[in-house]
Order: sequence, then structure tokens, then C-alpha cells
Amino acid sequence: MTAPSAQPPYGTPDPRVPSGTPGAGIAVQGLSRTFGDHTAVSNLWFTVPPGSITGFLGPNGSGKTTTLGMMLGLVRPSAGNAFVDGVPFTSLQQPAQVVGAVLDARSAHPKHRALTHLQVYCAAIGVPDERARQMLDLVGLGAVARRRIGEFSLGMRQRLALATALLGQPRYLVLDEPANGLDPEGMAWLRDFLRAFAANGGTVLISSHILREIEQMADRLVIIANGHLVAETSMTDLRDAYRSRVFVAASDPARLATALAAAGHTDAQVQQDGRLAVVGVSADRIAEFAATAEVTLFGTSVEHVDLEQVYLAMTAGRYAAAPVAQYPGHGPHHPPGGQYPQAQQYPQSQQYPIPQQYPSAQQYPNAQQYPQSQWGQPNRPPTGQGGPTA
Ligand SMILES: Nc1ncnc2c1ncn2[C@@H]1O[C@H](COP(=O)(O)OP(=O)(O)OP(=O)(O)O)[C@@H](O)[C@H]1O
Repeated sequence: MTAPSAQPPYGTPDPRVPSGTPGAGIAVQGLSRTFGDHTAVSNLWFTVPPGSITGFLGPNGSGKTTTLGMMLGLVRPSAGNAFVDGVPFTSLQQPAQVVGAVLDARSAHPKHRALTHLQVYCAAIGVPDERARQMLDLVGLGAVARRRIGEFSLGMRQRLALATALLGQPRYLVLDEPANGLDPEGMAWLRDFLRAFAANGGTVLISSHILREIEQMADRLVIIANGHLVAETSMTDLRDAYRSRVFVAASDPARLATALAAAGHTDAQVQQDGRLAVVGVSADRIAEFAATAEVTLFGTSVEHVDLEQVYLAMTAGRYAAAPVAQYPGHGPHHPPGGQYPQAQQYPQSQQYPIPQQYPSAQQYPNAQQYPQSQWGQPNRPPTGQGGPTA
């Protein structure tokens, strides 16, 4: 993660940006940023609707942190603008009440104690001191409130950064790789917390370069590569676009396809090996259609699509890993990013992961204790920050 340099907010608006004011939510309109002759972000447009958890995905160096920095007024855009509820971030009257941000968990002063660190922010944004203790308890750091931050692990610092971001009871959370360093329990807690935050009307933009981390919690995705927008989609649409296929070996594939088509299931194609590939119909239903049409089935198999491979295909080309075959027995679980030059609807996949791998957290406070009714306390912006960034 590259920390953005603090610079005066916002550059000259991109003349291509229409003058209409965006509505509720976050709107990124034509953001670009060049560093010397390197274009880190190029004419980026996307929205984060209110109440959503939007995953912001891209490989290392694709421009995520730079984009978030521009959105929050910490990096000056070369062009474009970003709005929160229709207002440029730097024009918000009480930014810490609107947007809480976690950009670099390591930036907190190592000599400060966690509680003192938060109390300084409480004073800066004008919220009562008690909020510091409450937020430490919320993120599971109550027991180490008086320890120095320098003794914290990266995961503990991530929790502290989130606590800092929450001090102002914001409606929006902008999080740059907040799961970095978190253990599985911490990941599960973060996921539960963000879901509860969104269920209560909050809005989350969360960056990562790991789709598996995001797909368990996000309902929308914005994917960038090399500073360009690659996809902006709901998880539902992405899954629909890359639905599993059922392959059936049948005595009369054409007759079965006709029977399926008569019921509106037109996405069925006879393969070169004679099998019928059907999208959008379960294997059980296909068997029922076959029985009705008096077609005998000799075998059925389901090809699941791994969304991570789809993501790798979309973002291929940047820092592609060496072919797995060069390191027998030590290769990554998935093909390297360079393997699929273009997104293919059905990359070779074995199993779609079911997000059940983490048990629900016990030792951390229940995320439900952050209801919407807590929001809306008056406060002031922290100095020079898009919400407290620790
Ligand atoms: N202050 C800077 N000066 C020069 N180049 C920069 C600066 N900040 C970022 N860059 C470059 O811009 C590109 C995008 O960097 P950025 O940190 O935004 O990517 P990222 O997607 O957040 O990466 P990661 O996932 O590794 O954190 C990189 O090539 C980076 O080297």
C-alpha cells in the first residue's frame, strides 16, 4: 500500500465531467492522477450507492490508494472530482461525521497509547472523550487501551485505525485494505461489522487486491487495473454473468435442448464431445425435463466458476507471476494473473468457494451494537484528514 502524500485538495475539474450534481452516495467522476510521466489513475468513473458495501479491487499498484486519497482530498487529482452526497469532500462541513477513513494503519504514533491516541482525535473532531473507550471496546482493543501503539501487531493497528475512523459516527467508511494483518477471527469480525454497518444504512467502500476477501461481504465491485476502470458491477450480476454450467450426456441432446427451450431455457449448446451444456438450470431440473421428453441421461457434471479466476483474467498483465510449472509443488493455488489474456466466461475452474471458512467471532463485541441511531452527533473535521485516518 502506498500512502498518499498530503497535498492541497482537488485539481482542476475535468472538462469532460458533466456539470450535473450527483445524488446520494459517493460519485467518482473522471478522476485522474499522474506522477511525472506515470499515469497512476486514468479518467476513473464509478459510484458507491448508499447502503452498499462496494469492494474496490485491483492488483498491486493499480491505483486504489491514489484514488481513495483523491476522493478524500489527500491527493490532488490531475483531473476530475469526487463527491459525497453530491458535495465535494473538501466542502463537507463536518467530514468526520460523514466519512470515516482508514488509509494507513501504520501511521499512528508508536509512542502513543491507544486510548490517548483516540482521545486526541475525539478532541480534534469535537466528540466526547468516552467515544474513545467505546470504540476501543467495539473493535476488541479494550483490554490493551493503555498499551503503546508501537507494541501493537499490524492487525491490532488495523482495529485501532477502524476505531479512529468510527469516532465521528460517520455514515460512510472508506477503508484501504483494512483486512491487512487481520487473523481469521479478525477478518470474520470485520466482515460482520461492515455488514451490520451497511444494514443500518451505512455505506462502505473497501479496497483490496484479493477478491476472496471481498466477495464474502461486498454486494458491489469496482475493479481497476493499471489505473483504468475494468468493471463496475453488482456481485449478483457478476455471478449471473459467470454462472455455472451443467454438462449432460444424453441419448438425444437436440431433443433435450428443444424441451428446455420450450420452457424458456434457451442457453443450452451441444458441445463438440456431444454433451449438452446448459446454463441457468439445475441438474435436477434438467433430469426432469429429460424424463418428460423421454431422453435418457448417461451422466451429468457441473462446472463451477471461480470468481477469483474471473478477476485475475480481468486484471491480467500487471506483475504477472511466473508460471506455476517452474516451481513444482510450490505454486499458487490459482493460475497466475498473466494466464488469461482476456476475461473468459468459463476459465478452468474446479470449485466455487463457499464463504464459510471462518467461525463467527466470540471475543469481539457484536457488530450489531453500532445501530444507525448512534449516528448524527455533531462534530468537527480532524485536521487535514478525510475523516480520522489514525
Ligand atoms: N506519491 C507518489 N509518487 C510517485 N508515484 C506514486 C505515488 N503514489 C503512488 N504512485 C504510483 O502510482 C501507482 C499506483 O499506486 P497505488 O498505491 O495507488 O496503487 P494500489 O492499487 O493502492 O497498490 P497496492 O495494492 O500495492 O497498495 C503505482 O505505480 C505507484 O508507484
